[in-house]
Amino acid sequence: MNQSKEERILNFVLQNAVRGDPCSVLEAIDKYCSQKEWSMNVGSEKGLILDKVVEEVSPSVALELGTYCGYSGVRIARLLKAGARLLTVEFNPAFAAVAKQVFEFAGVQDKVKLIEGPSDEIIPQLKKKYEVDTVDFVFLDHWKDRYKPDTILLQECNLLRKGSVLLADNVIIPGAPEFLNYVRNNSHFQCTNYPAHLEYMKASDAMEKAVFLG
Ligand SMILES: O=C(NC/C=C/[C@H]1OC[C@H](O)[C@@H]1O)c1cc([N+](=O)[O-])cc(O)c1O
Ligand SMILES: [Mg+2]
Repeated sequence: MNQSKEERILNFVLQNAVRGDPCSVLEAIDKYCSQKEWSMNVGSEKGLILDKVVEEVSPSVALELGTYCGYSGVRIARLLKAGARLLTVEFNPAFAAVAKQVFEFAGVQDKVKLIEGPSDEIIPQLKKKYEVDTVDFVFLDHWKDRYKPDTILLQECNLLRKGSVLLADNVIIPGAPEFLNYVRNNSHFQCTNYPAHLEYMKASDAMEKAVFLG
């Protein structure tokens, strides 16, 4: 049975990156996806924006919606302080299987809890099943039409605290208009837009930061 693109990405990492070196894993994925096969990793340009926000927030508990191959999960986990953790949610079992191996190869598996399932099922379980009080940082990179409902669900589940930071990928391409409308016209959020480009392409994209004001 021939390999999936995600398995080809994983194999390129295993053969070209250095075990235990998260930066080499990111470089290998970016090299493969810019030279061989495009894929929906956040990439290095938007990745630098992600890095800056994660460093600014210095989260104890970070949540990622949409793990895919684990590229942004490695990006986030490599910056976490001792004892901090990343919970990352992936609906597609095949993607989750690749991401698990990417996390292990990068050496960040002890900081990362990969949870398989739909975000609308997992979010209500975070407090009781995953021992979360509130989340300090959320990276939204899953189905774009889930950004708004999941932002509402996070509030309904009392998972946001004053100062919790949401960062959303792809608010131009593929776009998340309902989400942008919701957070930008909501007095409980303070929004900032970060223009960039679609990963590995020249097309314009952007990230949106939305700080929950409580
Ligand atoms: O659909 C995108 N992301 C949605 C991902 C969905 C993931 O979460 C659920 C599904 O199992 C998948 O793993 C996407 C699409 C493009 N794109 O250019 O088409 C660019 C991006 O950065 C993206 O995050
Ligand atoms: Mg994305």
